Amino acid sequence: LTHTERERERERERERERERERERERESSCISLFEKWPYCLKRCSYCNFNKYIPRSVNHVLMTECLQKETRTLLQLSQVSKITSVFFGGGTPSLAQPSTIAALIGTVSKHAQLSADAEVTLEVNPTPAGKARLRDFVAAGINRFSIGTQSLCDASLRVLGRDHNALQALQTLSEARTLCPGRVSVDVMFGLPGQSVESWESELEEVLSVCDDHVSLYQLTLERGTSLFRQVKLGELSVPSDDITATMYRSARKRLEKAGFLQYEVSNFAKDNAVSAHNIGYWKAQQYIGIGPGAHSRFVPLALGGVHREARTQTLEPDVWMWEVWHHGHGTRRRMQLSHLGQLEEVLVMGLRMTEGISHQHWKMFSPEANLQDILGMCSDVEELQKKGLLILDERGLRCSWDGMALLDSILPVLLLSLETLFHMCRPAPSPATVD
Ligand SMILES: C[S@@+](CC[C@H](N)C(=O)[O-])C[C@H]1O[C@@H](n2cnc3c(N)ncnc32)[C@H](O)[C@@H]1O
Ligand code: SF4
Repeated sequence: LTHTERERERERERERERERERERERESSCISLFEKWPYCLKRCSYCNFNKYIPRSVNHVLMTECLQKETRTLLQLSQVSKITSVFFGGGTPSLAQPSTIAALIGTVSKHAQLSADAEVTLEVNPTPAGKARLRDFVAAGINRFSIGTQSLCDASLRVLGRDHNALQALQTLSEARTLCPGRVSVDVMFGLPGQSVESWESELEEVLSVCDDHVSLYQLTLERGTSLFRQVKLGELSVPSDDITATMYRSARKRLEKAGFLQYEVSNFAKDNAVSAHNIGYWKAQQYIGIGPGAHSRFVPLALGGVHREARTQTLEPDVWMWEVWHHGHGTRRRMQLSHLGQLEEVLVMGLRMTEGISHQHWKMFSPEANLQDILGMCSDVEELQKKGLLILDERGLRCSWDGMALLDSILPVLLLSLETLFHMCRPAPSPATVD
């Protein structure tokens, strides 16, 4: 091909990509919203989230800034309908119920928030947050996610939590009374000192008190946390990989037996009490993240944008508030997602769900190359299918029961195959930083 022909081909490709973006975003004029409260009472030993332990909190100023940034980003996205709102942290149950009410009011004023939209509050079962669950419901919360973590006091102490098992049980019971069928519990396994037997009996207790949703997280030792240091120094030890794999397998079986359907690597629901908000992430739908360090994926239509952007807000709350006050938002980083980047997200997030990625869903993001075109030729993918870990059939692509436990080792194979085919077929436009 001559230089001019190659240029023309590239321009045609760019136009096809723009059209694909427009089409997809037209189809999803809905968006979910994440509101971040960045403060905590104390630092848990395993946590590497962006959170701050302040001497005091200016609730009025923080509320005004969260409202202001919500208005700005909603206007920027020009989205008409909000499908779910999630108040996460940090510890959002330390926010005042009036803050939550004000934010829900702002959202309703600037977009359509239907009466049945899922509005979740993450709750730490600390005495400080407990008494106000009723007030949060009055503010507009209709789902609680309780950071129980463990029902063993010794484990809670190792994790540096500021609540005990009894307080967790009381919070859970109160939440279930207020929002029956809409309460989730977070529980961690693979903790220091935990055996398969102690985990199994703890899970039995969780099952006897929980509502219709359970999130199970295997402990990750995060660099920079005090738990990481304690384990490296040999002061504490965590169960081996084989033991944690057994814990995960046994928990999945036990939950299934109790009527919970696993719908994602870490998430289980009874009576279809799935988290609509999180499903939005796994289905690569658009979302807006408000507050210090929050992340977003949306098309800034008001700026004439046609491509989805990945945005991150400024991390430090005081700096973020200054920016919001002066500029209306604290967006620190904007990156236009490349087509390949977008497909990688669809693959990585979609395979977390037990239903996997349907052909129809994939087509929305990749009309020109289907899953078979992309993965069907790769011998490593074939090998995964032969081993019974991965399924690619008329429904789409998904992990088998065994494959779900090995997702972290399956994904690199799939990503490599996607990348190889993508580069073989087209010149990849490089992602552009927008500011
Ligand atoms: C966004 S965090 C919730 C934060 C909330 N402030 C709390 O402490 O409950 C959601 C869940 O992720 C899990 N999690 C956090 N850090 C983790 C880690 N290092 N390893 C495994 N799970 C973790 C916990 O179960 C936590 O409840
Ligand atoms: S309460 Fe949650 S966000 Fe805060 S330090 Fe503990 S785990 Fe991290």
